[in-house]
Amino acid sequence: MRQGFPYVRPGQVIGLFGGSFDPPHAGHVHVTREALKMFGLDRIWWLVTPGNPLKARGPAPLAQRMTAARAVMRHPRVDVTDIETHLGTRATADTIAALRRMYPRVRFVWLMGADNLAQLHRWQDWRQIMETVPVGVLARPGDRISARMSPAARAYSPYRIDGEARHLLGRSEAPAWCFVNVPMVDVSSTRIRAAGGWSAAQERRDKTGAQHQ
Ligand SMILES: Nc1ncnc2c1ncn2[C@@H]1O[C@H](COP(=O)(O)OP(=O)(O)OP(=O)(O)O)[C@@H](O)[C@H]1O
Ligand SMILES: O=C(O)c1ccc[n+]([C@@H]2O[C@H](COP(=O)([O-])O)[C@@H](O)[C@H]2O)c1
Repeated sequence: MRQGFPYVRPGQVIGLFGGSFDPPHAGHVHVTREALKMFGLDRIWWLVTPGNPLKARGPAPLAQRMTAARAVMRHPRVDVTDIETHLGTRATADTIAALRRMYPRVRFVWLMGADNLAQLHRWQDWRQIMETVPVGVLARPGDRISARMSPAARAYSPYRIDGEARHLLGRSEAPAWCFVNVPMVDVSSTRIRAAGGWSAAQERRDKTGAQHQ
């Protein structure tokens, strides 16, 4: 396997959880654990992005975000990666296409919070994403209604999997998407940055480190 790419067995179902993680926080960890339980996934890869194509403000350096992400996300079935840097991709549609070429016998599922479903119609080739991989959406405070009413949700409403069948998502053929109302953790990177940013996040991790083990 190429350096920077996790080992994966043929037939496995991998959830892809892309993010800026600027900084990573308890909300990211929480939805990752919920997604592992809910969607019939074998593993989750965090994709720490070189930069969200829609965000004008550049994030903290990738190495800093990778180190912090590895510190908060400790789980035997989760890999924290900078795959997009190795692939040379930024747009999610390009990343997914490249991974499917690299791993033809692996199933990928795109994971995101409700705020990103609300914005999905602004992403490059967003319909291609919906047409190629199942998509798991996790509730986020304040974004449940806008996500459900969003252009992407409406366009793909016939392909929505009922919450009770969520464990089938990983083995479903696209288009297929599922919104799950997980218990919500009201944290965001924006708020952490506003409250002192990275040093404050590190301090909080030092204090609560035990709960993430
Ligand atoms: N508290 C949360 N609950 C559910 N999903 C979340 C939460 N925080 C982040 N996410 C999801 O995690 C992924 C990565 O998010 P990101 O790294 O942008 O964090 P963020 O807190 O949204 O950051 P920012 O405030 O800078 O936009 C996105 O799909 C986002 O929807
Ligand atoms: O492909 C796009 O056009 C696109 C637009 C906005 C966001 N994304 C991806 O969505 C993921 C979440 O981004 P963020 O900044 O909300 O953490 C991350 O993997 C981004 O690369 C992708």
